[in-house]
Order: sequence, then C-alpha cells, then structure tokens
Amino acid sequence: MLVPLLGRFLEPYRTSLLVVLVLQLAQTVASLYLPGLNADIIDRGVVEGDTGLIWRLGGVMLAVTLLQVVATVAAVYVGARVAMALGRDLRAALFDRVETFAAREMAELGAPTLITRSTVDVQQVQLLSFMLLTMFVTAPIMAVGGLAMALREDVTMSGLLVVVLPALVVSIGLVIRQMRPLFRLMQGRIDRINGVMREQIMGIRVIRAFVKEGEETERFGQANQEYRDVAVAAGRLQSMMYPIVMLVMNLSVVLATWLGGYRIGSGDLQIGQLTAFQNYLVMILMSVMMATFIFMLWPRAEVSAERISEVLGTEPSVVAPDDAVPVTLGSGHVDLRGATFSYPGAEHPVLHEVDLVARPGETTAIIGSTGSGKTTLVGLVARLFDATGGTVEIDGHDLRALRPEDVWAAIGLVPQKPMLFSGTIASNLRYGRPDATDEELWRALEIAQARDFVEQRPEGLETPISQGGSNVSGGQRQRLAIARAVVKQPAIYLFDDSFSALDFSTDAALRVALRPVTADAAVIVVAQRVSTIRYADRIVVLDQGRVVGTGTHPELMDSCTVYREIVLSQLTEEEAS
Ligand SMILES: Nc1ncnc2c1ncn2[C@@H]1O[C@H](COP(=O)(O)OP(=O)(O)OP(=O)(O)O)[C@@H](O)[C@H]1O
Repeated sequence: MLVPLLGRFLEPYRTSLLVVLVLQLAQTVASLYLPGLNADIIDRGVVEGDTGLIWRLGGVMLAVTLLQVVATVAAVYVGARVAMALGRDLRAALFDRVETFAAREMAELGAPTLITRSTVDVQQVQLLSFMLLTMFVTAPIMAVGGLAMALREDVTMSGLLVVVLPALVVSIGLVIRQMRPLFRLMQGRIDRINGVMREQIMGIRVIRAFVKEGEETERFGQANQEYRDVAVAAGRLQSMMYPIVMLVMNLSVVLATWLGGYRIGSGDLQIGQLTAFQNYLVMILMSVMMATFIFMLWPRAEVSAERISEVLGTEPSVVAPDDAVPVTLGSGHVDLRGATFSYPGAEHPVLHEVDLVARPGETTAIIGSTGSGKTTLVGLVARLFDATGGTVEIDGHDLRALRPEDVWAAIGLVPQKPMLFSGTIASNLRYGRPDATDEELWRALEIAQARDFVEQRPEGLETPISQGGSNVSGGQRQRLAIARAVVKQPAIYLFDDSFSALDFSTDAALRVALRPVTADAAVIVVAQRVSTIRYADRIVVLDQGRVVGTGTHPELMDSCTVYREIVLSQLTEEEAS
C-alpha cells in the first residue's frame, strides 16, 4: 500500500526528486572520497614527511568537505519541501474524498478515525518520505561504495564484514518483525482516544449535569492507558535498535583495530590504510543504521498508508451514474413509490414500502412516534442516502439517475440538529445563495422569527458565529437554520422537526410568514406537535417505518387510529375536532 501511495502522490514532484537524487549522489561520493585522501595524507605525507603533499591534499579535502556540506543541506531542504507538499496533498485528497461521502460511508468509518487518518497517519507517511528523501540514495550508495573502497584498502580485513553485517541485519530484522502488529494496534487506539475525547467534549454539559465526570475520566483514562501500553511496548522495541547498531559498530572497530594491528606488524597494511578502512567500516555500518531508521518507520507508515488508502478507496454510495446529465429541478414534485431503506448492517428496514406525494404549493406533513423513521424519510428525499428498494423521484426523475449536486440544489433542508458554521450570521445565511442581498437576509430572518434577536446584537448580520453555532441558543440556531433555507429559495423545503424549539405563538407566526415565500415550493414538515401540522394539505402518518395513513386532519381523525391516538395524547376531543 505504501509504495503505490507514494508513487501516486510523489509523481508531481519528479523534478524535485531528481534534484534530491543528484544532491545525495554528490554528497555520498564526497563522503566516500574523503577517507582515501586522509589515508594518502598519513601514508604519503606524514610518514614520508612530505609537507607540500599534506597541504595540497588538505586543501582538496577542505573543498570536498565543502561540497559535501552544501549538497547535504540542499538535499535536506528540497527533500523536506517535497515531504511537506506530499503531506499537504494527502490531507487535501482525504478531505476531498470525505466530502463525497454519504451518511452510509460516514457511519461506517466514523468521524474520529477520519480525523486521525487525515492528521496522525498522514504525518507518519510524511515523516517516512522525508527520511527516504534524505537517506534513500545515500544509504545504498554508501554501503556499496564503502564496501568497494574497503576492499581496495585491504581484502583480508574486509572479511570482517562477512561476520558483522549479517549479525546486524538479523538482529534488526527480528526487532522490526515484532513492531509491526504493535503499530497497527497503536493507530487503532489513537482512534479510540479521539472518539472518546470527541464525545466527551461535545457532551460536557450532560456529563456535568449527571455528575459523571468521575466515570468519564476513568473511561478516558482507560483509552489513554491502552494507548500508552502499546506505545511503550513499541517504544521499547524501537529503543533497542540504536544500541544494537552502536554495539555492532563499536565491536567492529575494535575488531578491525585488533586485526589491523597484526597486519601492520606483518607489513601487509599501512597505518593510513587502516584508518581509511575503519572509516569505510563505520560508513557501511552507518548506512545500515540509516536503513534501520527507515525500516523502523516503514511498518508504522505502511499501516498508516493502508488506513489512508482505505479512505481514498472508499467509493461514495450516493453518486451520479456515468451518463447523468445536469438537470434543474425547479418545480418540486416529490414522489416516493414503495421506498424502502435499511441502514448498513441493520437486520430490518427502517422504512417499508413508503408511498408519499408532495406537491408544489402544498404542505405535506409527516408525523409519527419517536423512531418511526421520519428523519430517515427526509434523508431519502434530500438524497443523503439512496433507497434500498422502491424509488424516490423529484419532478419525475429517479434520484439515483441524477447528479447529487442537482438534487441538493433543489433542497432547502433544516435538519433536526441544525448546524451553523464558524463565521457570521450573514455568512451562514448566504450558505445556500452567496449573492443574496442584506435586505433578503433580513426578510428571511423576519420570516424565521429571528429578526428581533439579530437586531438586538450590536453587530447585526455581522455578529460572529462560533464553530457549530455554539454561541447562540438552540432555538436561535434553529431559526437561523430556517432563515438559511428561506434565503436559498429552494423548490423543496424539508423541515425536520424544526419548529420544536419554538413556542406555540412563534410556531404559528412562522408558519403564516412562510406561506407566501413557499407558495411555489413543496414543503415537507416533520413534527411531533399536532398543532404544527394539523392544517397541512396532506398528513402522512408513519408507524414503525410504514405509512399507516395519508389524508387531511379531519380525514385521518376518522380513518387512522394511530393518528387519532397521537392527536388525543396532545389535544382534547374538542380541540382536535
Ligand atoms: N445511522 C443509523 N444507523 C442505524 N440505525 C439508525 C440510524 N439512524 C436511525 N436509525 C434507526 O432508524 C429508526 C428511525 O430513525 P429516525 O431518526 O428516522 O426516526 P424519527 O422518526 O426521525 O425519530 P425522532 O422523532 O426521534 O427524531 C430508529 O429505530 C433508529 O434507531
């Protein structure tokens, strides 16, 4: 997964990669050249007392070192830029993909893991690519070059590598093998911490009100501890790597000195050559250490790459067919025929063969007990998910044959839990129609019975709204969400229990004010309160996902027992008639 992902996302940076390659090559060649020069200074300069040669070769060494430094700095700079750009591109790709997800994919993956994957996992891949970009060429060239140079200095001494190298590779390999499953576990546990934290931050008021801080702290503590345990286990293994490499490296140098001593004594080797050999030996082992760094990061980055690729490879369930042509849904005829819907993984459908008609200029109300499927029904009309059976049509088009954005353009949805975005009241109201004038915004606020409270704010339409709309009350948020839908002037209004936070008189005033603006639109209202819907042109009664009655209030009072029961639980017999 990691290699294809890197291949795909590094493709646009081919030129930079080539530059890094050349710079690394220059740096490595320079590094390999230096010990040889040093040996010459000792053996030909110092031993033979040739000061001129020492100066000359010293100068060359200085120049080569300078080249090495410049190449290293430049390679790290370009490499870091590419790695950062890769991180940015991965995050952008993830964000773009998540934006296409329908409710189904969101439910399957879940917000916490999507956040971890876009941040922590991307960071892992980014870190590994940085390491690769700074060491990828250096390590193998240094290893091979170092080996060649060591052989040139002394073939017998190079036999040492036959023992040292396999020992190093095998011991590191064993450690890495144990690290891989731990990293997978670690990412999963970060998801869990994120999930618990998210839930607790969002539910902080409820937690306090129910005095559950202790239990919640414990729950978080447990998730935290589980992550710590696996991180410590992985860290323990990781911390063994460096000492192993250092141990092997130092032992090798000692061995080389010991062996070299004999060979110098027998006249087979010169002092300078031994110094150079030791340098090359260290270089070879250093390159193994560099590779170790990469091997250390590789398993974690690979797990992360798998998690990123899973998101990128998840196909949205609400999509336009290949042959979909753009359409404008202007009139707002909604027809559900035998619409059935099951949530993924659920045993039974939530909606069973629902037939529903909503016409422009009319108000269609949906009423039913809690959990009867009202919100799900609204989601089907808004194409937040597709029906698993039957059809949902707008203006005679089966929604599955349309581009989702064409459907959404026709819909003014006021969800059960209204959501506002950070910005101002004006920016939120213009969400569906950016070119709306201030006058139109005020008009929409008036209809939504929100004008007064906005006027009372010194900054009026420019009043700041914090993330999620947390600095306005629930009722105000609901009214602003209604105003936002009104500004959009859609062909179909979907009010999902949007009037529940309003008192009776405000609810009535709002419905009267809405009438002229929705005169040409289909209005679908979900409500628990009978007074909100009793004058609707058509009332659809849902019971456990089935339509058990359709008609006007008087018709249903006569014909539908479920409706009668709901009405009589809220109104007296006289009020209801
Ligand atoms: N994301 C989901 N995954 C699985 N089941 C779900 C999901 N959302 C809702 N349900 C189930 O579907 C059924 C209908 O839910 P829905 O929200 O449509 O009901 P509702 O009539 O709008 O309820 P309420 O009046 O309480 O808002 C419920 O039994 C609920 O448990």
